[in-house]
Amino acid sequence: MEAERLESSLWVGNKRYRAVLTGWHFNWTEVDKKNRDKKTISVPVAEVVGVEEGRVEILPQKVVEDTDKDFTVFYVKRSSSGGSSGLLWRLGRTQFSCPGRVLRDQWTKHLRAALKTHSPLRPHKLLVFINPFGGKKKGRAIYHSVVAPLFELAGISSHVIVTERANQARDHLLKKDLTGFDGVVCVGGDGMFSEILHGVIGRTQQEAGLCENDPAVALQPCSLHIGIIPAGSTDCVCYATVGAIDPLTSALHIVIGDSQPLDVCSVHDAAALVRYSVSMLGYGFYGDVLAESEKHRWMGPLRYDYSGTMVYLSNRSYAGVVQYLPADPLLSSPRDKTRCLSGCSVCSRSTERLFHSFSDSGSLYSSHFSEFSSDSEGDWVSVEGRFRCVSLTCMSSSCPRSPYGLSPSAHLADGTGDLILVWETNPLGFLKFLYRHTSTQDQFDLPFVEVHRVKAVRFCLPSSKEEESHGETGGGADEEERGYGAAGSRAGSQQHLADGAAGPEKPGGAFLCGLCRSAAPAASVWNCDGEILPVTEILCRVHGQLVRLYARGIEDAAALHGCSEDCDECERRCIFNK
Ligand SMILES: Nc1ncnc2c1ncn2[C@@H]1O[C@H](COP(=O)(O)OP(=O)(O)OP(=O)(O)O)[C@@H](O)[C@H]1O
Ligand SMILES: CCCCCCCCCCCCC/C=C/[C@@H](O)[C@H](CO)NC(=O)CCCCC
Ligand SMILES: [Ca+2]
Repeated sequence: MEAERLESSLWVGNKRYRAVLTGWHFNWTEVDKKNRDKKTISVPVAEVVGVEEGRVEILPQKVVEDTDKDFTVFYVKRSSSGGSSGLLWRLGRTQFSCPGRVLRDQWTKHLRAALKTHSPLRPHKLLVFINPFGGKKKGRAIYHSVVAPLFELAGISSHVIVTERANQARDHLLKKDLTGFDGVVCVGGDGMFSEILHGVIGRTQQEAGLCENDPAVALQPCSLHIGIIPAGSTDCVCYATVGAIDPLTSALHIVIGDSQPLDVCSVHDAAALVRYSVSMLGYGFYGDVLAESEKHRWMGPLRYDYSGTMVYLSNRSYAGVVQYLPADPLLSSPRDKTRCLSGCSVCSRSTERLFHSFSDSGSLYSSHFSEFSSDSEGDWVSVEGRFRCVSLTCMSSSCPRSPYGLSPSAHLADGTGDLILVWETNPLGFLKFLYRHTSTQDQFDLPFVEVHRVKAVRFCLPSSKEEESHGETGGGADEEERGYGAAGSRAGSQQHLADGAAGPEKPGGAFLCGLCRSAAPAASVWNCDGEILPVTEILCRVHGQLVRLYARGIEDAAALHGCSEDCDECERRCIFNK
């Protein structure tokens, strides 16, 4: 490491600086009597994007002035995005001048060597999939104007495929030769990410000879990293893992080889794997919103607002039996008011726990999930009743619409998910629940809401006999507490907001809605990361840290500074380059 140390005078413009490369950091301090408190700009070597000979600019266009004495350093520079989200990353650039070519070459050589040593996960070769139709259809333009120049600067070679059909990226990952690729980048939204997720997990299990259909099998963690360049109409996974929806920020995380493990939930029916989910698995309200929104795709992203309103007004609740396997309550809780931020200690401790059997048995995970054996049946908790929604999320699922997300204290990589049960309640109560997602108010602090940190969940419909009796008495929590009067104003699966009365019952347990004149079904559908599942009765298991993203979780601006933003002491040492 000492071999990388280099120290000399350098000029930036007409000012002289003392520059030091220590291995981990590259610092430069102005040599000037006026700079009494020795303000230093310090860039971690891991955040240096590239080093070029001459005076170079790459964004918005590449401009090179080839000189003998100059070199240009590109690095990550942070700027606040405000609010609860993380920091935006920008491309910092400083042009240094040396007295001669020998020193200039020494600096470029040392900096490049330091980069190799201190950023072992930087990608060299990437497979890029662009969905040209995602979001505002700007995927191609975003890639070529923002991402490709950065990849070139960082010496990354990329193989770019602009997709021509849905599932092309997934099929490519499942079948084609992937030799030499360090990671896969998707340019698109959550749907495109889900394709890549399925391709990468499926390919890894194929190569490991593991059966994805068996929920008890410990899946092989994936070595290919996934990068997300947000270019969709919903970019929830990007927002929740980076803290911003910003192509440049995401591209910089990819280039410097950041690595964020992510929990993945496998969803099975009685026979096989149905899908994987990282964000939201939602039955009832969220399932209905998605199903309704599919009919209004032409509205674009606005279709969720429209469908959300329609589904809210239809005021439906659904009968179900939910069983869950609680996670260890001593490790963390969905109500502990913490947030999973970059360098999260709960996730770090989970890494040791999840991979502990490595040293004992030589395999990464224990080969079987013992909790699915009949001996562990007693560990499962079972609840039954009518729900406005049942949701399972492996992470916070924060997004611009809900900056703290479905479960603000959920963790990206702790091997658990949060199960949110919203019991049937009055319309105002449910509105309060929804509204709290948009602010810092606790959406779980309501009598008709429960949240549990879990390792696995099962959902089934009640047998028709059970449903009949529960239709009259309700299950789970106390009726009055949850917002319905003891007199039983609740009436079946759908009650119209305007008149408070259910429509005439239809055969098969459905009701006719007075407002929209459509039949409300007895069962809802599952929304799995924005896709409707073809089955209702499911078993879900959380696989801790199954994939890795080129991300680092949400950075906490306050923690980076170590104190308030105007603090001089902090500014001197800080890695927050203004
Ligand atoms: N060339 C293509 N033609 C049609 N569909 C595609 C193509 N490439 C990818 N897809 C599919 O388009 C879906 C939506 O893409 P994506 O998530 O990128 O955009 P989005 O605008 O956020 O999506 P959504 O419409 O779900 O909000 C994905 O499920 C993906 O499988
Ligand atoms: C009165 C104010 C009401 C405001 C209500 C706000 C509630 C928002 C909660 C945020 C939930 C985000 C969950 C993430 C879901 C994604 O995996 C998925 C794929 O992109 N998106 C949808 O299913 C799209 C459908 C999302 C349905 C909301
Ligand atoms: Ca988790």
